[in-house]
This record gives sequence, structure tokens and C-alpha cells, in this order.
Amino acid sequence: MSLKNAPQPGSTDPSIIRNFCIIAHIDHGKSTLADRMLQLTGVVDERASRAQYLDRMDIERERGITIKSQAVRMPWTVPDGNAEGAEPGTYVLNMIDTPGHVDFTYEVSRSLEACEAAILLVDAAQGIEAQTLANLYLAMAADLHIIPVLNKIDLPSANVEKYAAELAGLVGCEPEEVLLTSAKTGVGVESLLNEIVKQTPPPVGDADAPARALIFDSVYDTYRGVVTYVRVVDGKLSHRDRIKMMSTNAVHEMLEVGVISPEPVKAGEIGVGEVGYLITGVKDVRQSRVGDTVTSQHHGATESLGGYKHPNPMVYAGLYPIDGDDYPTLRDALEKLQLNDAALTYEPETSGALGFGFRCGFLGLLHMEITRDRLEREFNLDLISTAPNVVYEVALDDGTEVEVTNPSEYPDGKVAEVREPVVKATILAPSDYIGTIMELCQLKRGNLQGMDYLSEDRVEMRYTLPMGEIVFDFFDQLKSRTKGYASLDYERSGEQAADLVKVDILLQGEPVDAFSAIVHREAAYSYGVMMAGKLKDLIPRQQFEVPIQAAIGARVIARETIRAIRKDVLAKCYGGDISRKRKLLEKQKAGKKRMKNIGSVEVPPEAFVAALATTQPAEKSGKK
Ligand SMILES: Nc1nc2c(ncn2[C@@H]2O[C@H](COP(=O)(O)OP(=O)(O)OP(=O)(O)O)[C@@H](O)[C@H]2O)c(=O)[nH]1
Repeated sequence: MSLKNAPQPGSTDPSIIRNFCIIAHIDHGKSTLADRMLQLTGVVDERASRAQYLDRMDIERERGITIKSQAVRMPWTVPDGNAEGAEPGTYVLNMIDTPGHVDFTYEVSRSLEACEAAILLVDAAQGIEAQTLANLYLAMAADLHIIPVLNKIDLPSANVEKYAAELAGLVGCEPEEVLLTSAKTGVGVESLLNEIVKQTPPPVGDADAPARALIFDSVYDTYRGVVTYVRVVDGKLSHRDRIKMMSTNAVHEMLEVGVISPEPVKAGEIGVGEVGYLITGVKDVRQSRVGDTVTSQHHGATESLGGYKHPNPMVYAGLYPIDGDDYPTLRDALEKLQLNDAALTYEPETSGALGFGFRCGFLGLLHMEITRDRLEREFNLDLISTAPNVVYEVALDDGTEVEVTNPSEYPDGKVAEVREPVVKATILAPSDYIGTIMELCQLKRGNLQGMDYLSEDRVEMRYTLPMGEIVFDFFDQLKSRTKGYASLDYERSGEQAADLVKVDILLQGEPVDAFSAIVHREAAYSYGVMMAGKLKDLIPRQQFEVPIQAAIGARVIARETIRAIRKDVLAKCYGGDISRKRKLLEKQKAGKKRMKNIGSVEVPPEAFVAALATTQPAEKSGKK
């Protein structure tokens, strides 16, 4: 169908609108299916279609243009006599993209709020995974209609019967009701579009009420400022309105309203049930926050849609430039990133060992990895990041409470109680690995909350775990112990009191703040031994002997020694070539300039990088 004849934004009857999203575990084919739908609905023609149209962050960056397609409007005509029994006619489908990772659960929940149905996509060769479940629970909490779909049925290893039964059991339908697709070959995708029309409830809202729209994403664009994605619930938003953000009462001039199909298309207004974008000239995403309600300034709504939450960082780490001269660049870079990332926080910090840097707050490990990666790649910075830590609440003997986001701020002595954040974790794995997973969780101070068999040989285990144990190498260990078969998802779930201590690492009797860590008392010794051992290997020998100690307060719990030596760079230079000798000595001097001095001990930056690399990135699935 030609897009010109498609229903126009602003005057679309809500009864022909269908708002849906696709939820899936990483790699189960979400992007491929989305691309296929764009092609079939004629929004992107096959020739112009490049793989993964929705995933165009990189392309955008290269060309420095426009907008991330967070929500695409697709016209779809249901033919007469379709096998699905959907009412023939032309419909407007809005496909809303959801970020794929636990760090962004709140953003996911807002995107889901903007939909009426969710396609639960499962790989027919893999079955249900942890994120399938996590996303499904979020979708059920948002009251969405679930459409179960098995994808990749073209794969020789697909086991349609087994996984259709598993999926049906999970969703509570008959195995025959599970739809089958191959996003790759296109099989089943037309039927799926008809099913979406048939099964998704049309949006309901009051067209005559004051405007209310939910912000489900906001993105900073270099040229246009902040682009805010909204789903209109009541009334309409027009480009002539001045709009108000209900959480802050801030009023903004509206410059443009439109829909994405798949490029931005201006519209005069968008009405009940529609999904589109607003541009207001605001330059900072923090003024247009995900979860907030937009209304018009005049005769605006008095009650917001609810559910707005301020993003709170869960993980903190220090970021330091390896070259101290890069400090201003790092500051500017963080300022720029924050324009596009309402959840990123930072404040200046100084470390005795690393110099000037920033204490940054992140939603989780993946968020931290992404941010660091972008700083290094987009701003050409070499960074040292200190080991990430969670936020501890420390009650002192005198009744005061402090929040510790940096181990070096941990109060010495007089601590009455320390509370640490806890997560509820869901682990899915083949049942053969139950023993090894239990062992790992026990080691990480986990408590088993329950266990269910999803099928004969797959099990779901639910644990509560201290978040501080997960931010280290938990995910990596889980993967290696289960040969990659386990999947993990977790969400924050309150605090608990714990017996935690601060372990300091001392070089020649001087504490190195970058290596301090808050750990469970039982793990303190092994942390001390591990760190001292690592540093012994990483720090080059000096002209004098260097003791490395790990200590809790004044009590030393581990010790290593680096023996003295002077590296004679001239050793191989017999004969009398004075200029060559001078060159070598200068090279040595230049190398020394880059060293970080801890007291009189010279430590190469690489030693910090390697010593702090105890943490591993979390599952890299949230790139969208
Ligand atoms: N054989 C086959 N491969 C598929 C099918 N759908 C997707 N794939 C492949 O599976 C891989 C993952 O697909 P994506 O669409 O990137 O998966 P995704 O869920 O969007 O993954 P992320 O973007 O990483 O979250 C790609 O290599 C696809 O080509 C299918 O129906 N059949």
C-alpha cells in the first residue's frame, strides 16, 4: 500500500491503531523481525533496506543526523479472507522499541506502558532464556496482551514442538496458539502482522480531555536538541501548543510534532493512542525525562499518568585520564554525554594515586561499560576506571548515617551497622548445572528463594544476592561454570545489613586509595592476597625494596615484597656510542614521566588498568 494513502497522524481513529513492542532475549531475532516488518509494510523498500534499520546509532553518529527510531509507524492492510480472521481494512501499527538490558529496566517498563501488546519472541533452537522471563514479567505488570512467537523455525536445530510447549506453558495458552516465524526468510511474518491487528486491543483515551502523553524515550540530537518520544493517552498535542512537563512544571515552546515512518514526518498534531515525537528546543534530556507526563500549558491536565521515577545510580566508579592533561577533555566529554543520558551522574574527585578525575554514577555495569567505551572511542580518551562499587549505607555509633559511594570515604571505626543493596536474581540453565550454580551463589552470599522446572531439563532458579557480589565477576563465572548455557537477570530489591569491612592496599606503607575496596569480612583476606599478588607482578622493580600490604584498619592481612633492582638500560650498549646512550636514557626518562608516583614508588598506568580489571562487563545485550 502506498504510504500516501495511509491514515494521517492527528486524525487517526484510535480504533484502527495498534501499539505493540517486541520483547526477546538477546539474539533471538528482534531486530531482524522488526526489519522484516518494515519491509512488508512498505515503510522501507527492500532495496533501500539495510540490515537492522532500527539499530542505527552508529550510522547516525557517522552522518551526524536525526533521530533514533524508537517507534515506527507502519500502515498495514489486512486482506479479505485472511487466515487469521482479522477484520479486513487498513490499520496503523506503531512498533515501539525497548532497550534490552536489566540496567534499563525502568526505561523498558516505560516503553511497555506505551503499548497494548507485546510480541514475546523466542528462538526455536534455544527456548526461553532469563531475559525472556524478565521482559515477560514486565509486560505482564504493564497489563499487556502477550503474543507468543517462536522465531528461527528455518534453523535445522529448531525444536518447534518442544519450545512451543514451553512457551505456551509460560504464557498460559495452547501450543497451537504459538505463532511460528522465520524473520530471516520472512515465513509467518505476514500472518503475524494480521494477528497483531486481531489480538492487540486498540488504545482507549478521552479525545476531549486535556492532553496527557507519556514520555517513553528522549534522545539528544546535535542539530535539533532533544527529541522526545511520546504516546498520547488523552487529548491531542499540537505544534502550536506550549507544553508542560508535569514532574517539574517546566514549560517549553513546541517547535515540531511528528511521527517516525521510518524517517521523521512532521504532523500538525497527534491524538489519542498515537505515538510520535516532539521537539522543543530543549538541549538536555534531563529536562525531558523518561516516565514524565507531557500536557499542554493552557487547560492542561492536573493529574499526571503516574509511574514517574527519578533514575538513581546503582553503581559508582572513579574515571581518571591516564594522561593528566586530558582532564579538561574528560570533563567536557562527560558534560556532552549527560545531555543524552539522564541517568549518568558525575562529580570531580581526586585520588592520591590517580590524580584528578570524576566519581561517576551508573544504572548498572553495562551502563558503565557503555559510557566508558563511548568516552574512549568518541572522545579519544585513555581512562583508568577504579573497581565499581555499589552504594552502602553506614550507620555510625553516634546515630548519624552516611551514604558511601567511594571506598575511600568509608568512615574509619565507630561503625554501628553497614547496609548493602540486594538484588533478586533469576537464573535459567539446563538442570545439569544446578549444583555448580548453587555453589557459585553460595560463594557470593546468595539465598535460594525458589526453583522451578520450565521443562524436563531446564530450570529457573531464583536467588537474592548482594548487589556488590554481582558487580564483580559473577556473570562471567556463571557463564564459564555452565559452559555459556546459563542466563541471568536481576532487579534491585531493598537492602540488608552485612558484615562488611574496608580493605586498604599499601605500597611502602602508604595506602593507595584507588585499590581500596569494601568487601565482606570473610572475603577480605582473599581480596588482600589477590591484590597484593597482582601488584607484585605488575609493578616493576624499583631501586629499593617495596612492601605491598593489604590491611583492615591497622591490621595487616596480606603481604608481598617487590625486590630491589635498577634496570640498566645501557647494559646492552657496550662500545662508546654516546648519542645512542643518551637516546636510551632519555627514553627511560620519558617513560618515567608517565609513571604515577605513590610515595617514592613509581607505578606505570598499565599496572592500575590491569590491577583494577577484576571486573568483567555484564552481558552485552543492551546496546539499543
Ligand atoms: N536462521 C535464522 N536466523 C535468524 C532469524 N532471525 C534472526 N536471525 C539471526 O539471529 C541473529 C540475531 O538476530 P538479531 O535480529 O540481531 O537479534 P536481536 O534479538 O535483535 O539481538 P540484539 O540486537 O543483539 O538484542 C542474527 O545473526 C540474525 O541474522 C531467523 O528467523 N532465522
